[in-house]
Amino acid sequence: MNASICKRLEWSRLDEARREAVLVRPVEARAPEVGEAVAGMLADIRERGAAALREYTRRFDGAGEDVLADFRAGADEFAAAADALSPTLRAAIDEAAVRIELFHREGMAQPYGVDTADGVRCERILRPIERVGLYVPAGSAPLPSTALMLGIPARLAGCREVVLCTPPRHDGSADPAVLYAAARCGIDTVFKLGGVQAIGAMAYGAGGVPRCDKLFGPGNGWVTEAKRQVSSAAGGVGVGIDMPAGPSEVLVIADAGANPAFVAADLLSQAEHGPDSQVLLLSEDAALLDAVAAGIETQLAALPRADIARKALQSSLLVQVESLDQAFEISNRYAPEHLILALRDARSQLPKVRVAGSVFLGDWAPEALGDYCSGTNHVLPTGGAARFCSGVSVASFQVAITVQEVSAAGLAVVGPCAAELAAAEGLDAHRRAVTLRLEAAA
Ligand SMILES: NC(=O)c1ccc[n+]([C@@H]2O[C@H](COP(=O)([O-])OP(=O)(O)OC[C@H]3O[C@@H](n4cnc5c(N)ncnc54)[C@H](O)[C@@H]3O)[C@@H](O)[C@H]2O)c1
Ligand SMILES: N[C@H](CO)Cc1c[nH]c[nH+]1
Ligand SMILES: [Zn+2]
Repeated sequence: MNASICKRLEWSRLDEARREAVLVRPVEARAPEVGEAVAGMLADIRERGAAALREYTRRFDGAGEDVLADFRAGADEFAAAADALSPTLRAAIDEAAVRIELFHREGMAQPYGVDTADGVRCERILRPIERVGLYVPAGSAPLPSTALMLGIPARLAGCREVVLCTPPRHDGSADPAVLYAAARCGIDTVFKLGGVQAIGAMAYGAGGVPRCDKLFGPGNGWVTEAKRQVSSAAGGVGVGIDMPAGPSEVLVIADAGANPAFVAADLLSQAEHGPDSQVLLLSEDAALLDAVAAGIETQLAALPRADIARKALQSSLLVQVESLDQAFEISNRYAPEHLILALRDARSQLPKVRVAGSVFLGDWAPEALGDYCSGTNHVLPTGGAARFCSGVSVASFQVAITVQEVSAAGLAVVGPCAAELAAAEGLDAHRRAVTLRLEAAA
């Protein structure tokens, strides 16, 4: 293969420091400079509101006030968007929506309750988050599928107000497929704002965008950093966020029987997202690694986004491992957003997966299916966040509230336990809140 594209490594030859270094995401390298720029922009949006949003929209999205008088997409723009799409694209969006809804509805959490003692009823009930803000990327490629991945669970959760932001095109319009997908989810509040502008507007309330309780959605390094910063506002709780869902990643574990063209296509499908994407292939089989490297070269030649993919491939890896167990060790350590098991009996290996955003079993489950229409959610943790975060689900749009109902008889059973613990903690008001009632009930 052309050595200038993916790096080729043998894991057993790397010392620990080198192993650590090769698994670093490309986006991490630029983190300090992006962090500083984002902080400045957010402060500016907070201070100057719509004027700052306008300035950044002109600078980063190329849409000035001459073409974007109002950030909000009007009813006429929604209507024109639906007309602008081919019937086959409308049908594909509708079809994907049905399967995404089916999967997400099936996984909805249920409220529950249990008597933890006679007369002590404990429950956990669910409520939708009131006002949620969805971000749908459109920097280099508008992603109507993301509108479905966020809009459908938001609607199933019953969120009262759903606001969606997406970058405008140069002519000041929103991507028609994004508008159609939003409308398909019952969303009519769409603002043509991208990047840090969108996140700042939804977090603080600016430019007519209402201040939201929780922000959702993927994006490039600027979007992800902006979400991180608004969620950790000094001196307050800031705004909630779903997770770090940054530049796309895929890790493939393939055996000698895997189809090299399929594997190359899967790696390229994530590399083409953006220059900060990262793709990894792990295999015991040197011949497979060679064949995939060659397949990448061949397929790249036919890709319209080859330049973007090439940049991502520069920080991507083809790794020869000593065993399948070693491949799973590396994968669990890397915590990939997507994990493809291109193995002969992939299902039997699933127990070895401890960490991943979404797993694709066998040769016939390309990652692109999860992106669009298998039914699972494509908004997934990146950058290793799969160690502690899950992809978007209906639960992401809900809060759980616990409830307890206690009778006098119930208090008599559990009250002495509370009084003892309160005394041990030296919190006498706590103890008395219990003992006063025990005495009154006696
Ligand atoms: N993890 C996931 O679940 C998931 C899902 C889908 C997409 N993605 C990722 O989303 C990303 C989409 O990226 P995109 O760029 O195409 O669209 P985007 O909408 O995320 O970003 C575009 C915005 O970036 C801002 N921007 C660009 N350059 C900037 C700069 N120098 N300074 C400040 N702001 C700047 C602009 O405001 C622009 O509107 C890709 O990285 C893709 O891999 C991730
Ligand atoms: N692969 C992306 C998540 O990392 C999602 C996506 C949307 N459209 C195409 N792909
Ligand atoms: Zn994708």
